[in-house]
Amino acid sequence: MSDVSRPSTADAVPEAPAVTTRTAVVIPAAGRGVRLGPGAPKALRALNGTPMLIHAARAMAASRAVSLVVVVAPPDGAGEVKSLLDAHALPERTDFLVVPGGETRQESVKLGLDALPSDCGIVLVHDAARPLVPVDTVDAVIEAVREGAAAVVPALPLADTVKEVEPAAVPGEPEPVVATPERRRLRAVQTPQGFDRATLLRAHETVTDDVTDDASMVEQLGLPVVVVPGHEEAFKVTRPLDLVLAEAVLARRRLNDGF
Ligand SMILES: Nc1ccn([C@@H]2O[C@H](COP(=O)(O)OP(=O)(O)OP(=O)(O)O)[C@@H](O)[C@H]2O)c(=O)n1
Ligand SMILES: C[C@](O)(CO)[C@H](O)COP(=O)(O)O
Repeated sequence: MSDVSRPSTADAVPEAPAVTTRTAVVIPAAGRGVRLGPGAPKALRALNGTPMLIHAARAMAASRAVSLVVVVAPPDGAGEVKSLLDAHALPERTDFLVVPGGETRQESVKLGLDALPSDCGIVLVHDAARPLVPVDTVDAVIEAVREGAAAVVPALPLADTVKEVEPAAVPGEPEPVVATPERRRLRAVQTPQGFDRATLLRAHETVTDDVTDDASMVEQLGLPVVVVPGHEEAFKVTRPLDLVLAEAVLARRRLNDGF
């Protein structure tokens, strides 16, 4: 007897077109965390009992669009990072790789990019030091790249007035102010930063200056970079007070989630 509820070949629902471009995230996690003070490498330090880089990897894997996470581990810590990721499961849809990092953030990101399979057409770069970025921010960055932007950064307006100074030759000496940029035109930039893969690879192959983020390398190629709204909870854990804030955010989330 035939199963009448099964659609015939003629009226079968067409399959969704095969997705040929996967989205991968490179998580540079190889820094020491000097500004955080003595202790383990920053990405391995715990926030409410869970290593920071696990929070960051979960934040990326929370996006259904992300199918691969490449963690760039402290140079001598790749084995430990792999064990941590094995022990703290990511969703089944998300693969992960671990590679050892380099001397600078830029080198670490490049080592992560070198490990990407060729079918990843969209690449995000996300600091392990920004463990609490909400999934809506991750999705907004991916969406903007899918819609055609070559480089996308999440960012927030500034609360402080910013001065450009002539840096003191001797630390602690008063520094002359050179200029006060118009604050309403300034943004504090976060991660994940999202890229069309070919653009990001070209930037990393071409730009040799020291830079503090990946988007500025794309700017140096003369290509446009666009901003989408960032989020207060995507702050970077840099100094000891940031650990207190991060644990407070996690405590608030637990309360809101009702456990
Ligand atoms: N050689 C490096 C240096 C930094 N990072 C990563 O880049 C991100 C942003 O860097 P930052 O917050 O400055 O981390 P650290 O370099 O560890 O901090 P510090 O400058 O205080 O030592 C972090 O996730 C960090 O692990 C990296 O992968 N490889
Ligand atoms: C990439 C970044 O998080 C954007 O704000 C930031 O520039 C990293 O700076 P760091 O000094 O390497 O933490």
